[in-house]
Amino acid sequence: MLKDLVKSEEFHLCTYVSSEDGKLWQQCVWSQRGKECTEVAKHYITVAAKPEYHPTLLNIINTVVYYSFEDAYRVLQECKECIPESKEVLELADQCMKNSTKGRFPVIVIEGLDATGKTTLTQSLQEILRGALLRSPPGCLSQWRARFDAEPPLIRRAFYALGNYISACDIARESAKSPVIVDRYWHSTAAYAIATEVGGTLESLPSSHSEVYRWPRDLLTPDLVVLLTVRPEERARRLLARGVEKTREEAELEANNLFRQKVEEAYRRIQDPACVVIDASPSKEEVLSEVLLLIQKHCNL
Ligand SMILES: Nc1ncnc2c1ncn2[C@@H]1O[C@H](COP(=O)(O)OP(=O)(O)OP(=O)(O)O)[C@@H](O)[C@H]1O
Ligand SMILES: Nc1ccn([C@@H]2O[C@H](COP(=O)(O)O)[C@@H](O)[C@H]2O)c(=O)n1
Repeated sequence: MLKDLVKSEEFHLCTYVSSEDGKLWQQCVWSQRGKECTEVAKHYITVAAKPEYHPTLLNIINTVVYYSFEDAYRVLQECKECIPESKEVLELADQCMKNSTKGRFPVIVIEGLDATGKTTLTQSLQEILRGALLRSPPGCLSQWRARFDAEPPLIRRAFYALGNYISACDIARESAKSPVIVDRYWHSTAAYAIATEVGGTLESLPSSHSEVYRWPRDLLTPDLVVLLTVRPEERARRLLARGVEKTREEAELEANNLFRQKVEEAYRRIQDPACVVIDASPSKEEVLSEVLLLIQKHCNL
C-alpha cells in the first residue's frame, strides 16, 4: 500500500517522534508533490486530562435511551416505510394514555439479569398480594420483538421504550384495582442500552450522577424497584439446571462477564426511583420473605 502511495503524484504523510519519557509526541505533516516532499505542519501531541463526559455519552441520549414518549414515538414514525410493523406498534402506542396516572395500589417492579429469579418471584408476589402481574415489553408487543431486535440500536431501543409506555397504561389501569407486580420496566431498557453502547470497562460508564440515568419525565413511576442480583456461581448453576436453549443475548452474557457487570452497575445508577438491591442467591422462600419485608416498608402494605 505504501508503495502505491509513494507512486502517486500527491499525498500527505505524518511522522511521529516521541520525547524520551514518551509524554510528548511531535507530529510532522509532510506533503509530496511530484518529486518534492516538504514539511507543511508540525504539531505537538500530549496526554490530555480525562474529559468530564465519556465520548460515548453523546451516543446515548435520544439515540439509544429515550426520555419521553414523543422522542421514542418519532423514531418509529420515521421507520414506517421501511419497517411496516412500526405502524402497528405506533397504533398500540396511540391507544395508550400519555402521562398514565398510577392508581391507589402500589406498583412494584422486579428487575435483574437473566436467571436471577424474576419470574419465580413475580409469580409468588402476584399470588400472595393478590395482584396483577404485568411485564415490559407487554405481551401485545411479543410478536414484533424479534423483528425489532434485528434492527440497529436507534430503532430497537425506541421499540422497547414505547413498550414501557404501553405497559404504563396497563399499570395505571390495574393499579386502580389491586397491587401491581411488573417483571422488568424502564431500568432494564436503560441499563441494557447504556451497557451495550459503552465500550471498555466499568470505568467507561457515565459517572453516577450523569443525566443518562435519569427517569423519563412522562413515564409512570413505580413505588418500589427491586434489583435481584445473584452470585456468578449460583447463576451458572441455575442456568445449567434450567437447561433451556440460550438466547443469543444470554449466550453473550455468559461469554461476557464484563458486560453483565456493566448492565448491573447501570441498573444501580438509575435514579428517581433508584432500585433496592437484594442478593437473590439464597432460597426462593428467603428471597420472597426479604422482598415482602421491603414491600411492607416502602408501600405500606
Ligand atoms: N432463589 C432461588 N434459589 C434457587 N433457584 C432459583 C431461585 N429463584 C429462581 N430459581 C430457579 O432459577 C431458574 C431461573 O429463575 P427464573 O426463571 O425465575 O429467573 P428469571 O430472572 O425470570 O430468568 P430469565 O429472565 O432468564 O427468564 C429457574 O429454574 C428457577 O426455578
Ligand atoms: N423492559 C425491558 C425488557 C427487556 N429489554 C431488552 O430485552 C433484552 C433482554 O430481555 P430478555 O427477556 O431476553 O432477557 C435486552 O436487550 C433489553 O435491552 C428492554 O429493553 N426493556
